[in-house]
Amino acid sequence: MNGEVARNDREAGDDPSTGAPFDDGPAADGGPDIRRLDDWDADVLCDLVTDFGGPLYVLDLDRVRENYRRLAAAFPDADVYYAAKANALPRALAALADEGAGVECASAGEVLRALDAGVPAESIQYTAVNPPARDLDLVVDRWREHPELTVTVGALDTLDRLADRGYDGRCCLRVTPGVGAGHHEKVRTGGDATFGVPYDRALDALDAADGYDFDVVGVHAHAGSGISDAEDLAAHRELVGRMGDLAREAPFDLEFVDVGGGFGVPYHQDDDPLDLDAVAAATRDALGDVDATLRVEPGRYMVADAGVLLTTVNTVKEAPDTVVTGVDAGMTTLARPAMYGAYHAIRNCSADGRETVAQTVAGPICESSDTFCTDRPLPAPERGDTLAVGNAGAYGYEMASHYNSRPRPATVSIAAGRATLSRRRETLADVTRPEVPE
Ligand SMILES: Cc1ncc(COP(=O)(O)O)c(C=O)c1O
Ligand SMILES: N[C@@H](CCCC[NH3+])C(=O)O
Repeated sequence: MNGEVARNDREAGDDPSTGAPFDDGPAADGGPDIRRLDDWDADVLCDLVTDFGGPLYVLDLDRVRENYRRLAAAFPDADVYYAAKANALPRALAALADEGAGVECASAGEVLRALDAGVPAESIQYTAVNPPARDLDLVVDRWREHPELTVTVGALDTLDRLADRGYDGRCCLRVTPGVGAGHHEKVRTGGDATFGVPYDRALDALDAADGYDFDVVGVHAHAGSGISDAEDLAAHRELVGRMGDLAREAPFDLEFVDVGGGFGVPYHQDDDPLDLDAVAAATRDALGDVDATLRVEPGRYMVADAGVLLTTVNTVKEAPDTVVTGVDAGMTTLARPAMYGAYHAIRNCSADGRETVAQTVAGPICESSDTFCTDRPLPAPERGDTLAVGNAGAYGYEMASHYNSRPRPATVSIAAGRATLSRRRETLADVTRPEVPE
């Protein structure tokens, strides 16, 4: 069960024959507010699939840098921590660290990856949500080497479990702010008791943390992911206001007040980008006069529009009310449409001037939710066409799975006009490797 390597796959280190869709390097001022799917060079995207095989994730590291620069300029006195869960590709973590970002990690695995990518320990914050024992063991182990690490704790149990392991390092308290925001109910964490200590018990929890001899350095809350409309922004403001109040009432000085991430990006081609300056001004205003550094931890904003997913049409089928366009990527490659009904722009990079037909783009997974769109007008498909799926840089590869015994795709990263294989395509041997033979 091994050796299933796509015909054109290259090995790490091979030089691609194609150039990159963008080759100017990152704009010093952060460049345009949004990169749309139409801005990518269709011919180069087709060439990338020819060179590296498909499905293929492409991540433009120069654009990641631009997104950081724009965001950091909007929040000049804040610390910006990148939420690695959006895309933990080592080259992305290294590029962001090089720009000056810290990294917010959701697991011990992400902490290790951040350290391996050269992120300084003092710029790493581990947010422990019901942390498995193995995670705490690993993080405490690394903390002994790197005492500058910070652990964010969302339950008194976690304090206890850290203390049991001899941890007395930097600690931040996660609070459930009681307000949620985001693009889907499944990603609105702020109102959900799972993710922190209830707001009205936060002062007691700060005392408790202090009693353990931890170095309590901050408070943290996160409303949810995909803040984009007025309602979300109102929730964000409310959260920030509550966190400001908490910091002012805290029984001791805090180094920082972390108000989470969640800044949205437009997924529809004609949606407006977030007015980052307005969000930053509202954040400052709601926080008020607090003698602690503001911290934000965006994931999606940094990487979403820096990435596309490329997939190849393998089946074109006339159905009674639609055309089914079968492709080689599916919900195991990009889960967001199946999981949240999320909209992603799709472009046929091979079709020049073809008529438009309503079509359902569907993957190879045996689930009726395995569609990227339904009845969407797109150029008439032909077998072998390359389709690009936009905004795939955030929560794309990270949420990919092996369901239906599907190996995960390769990732090509782009920097300064050069496309490089950053993660090889998995083979079936990678899928079956952990299995124990009879
Ligand atoms: C604690 C925490 N911080 C940061 C983020 C990043 O969110 P986003 O990628 O929407 O900016 C998340 C995800 O929702 C999160 O749970
Ligand atoms: N996975 C979600 C974002 C959730 C972030 C984690 N709290 C998405 O794709 O939109």
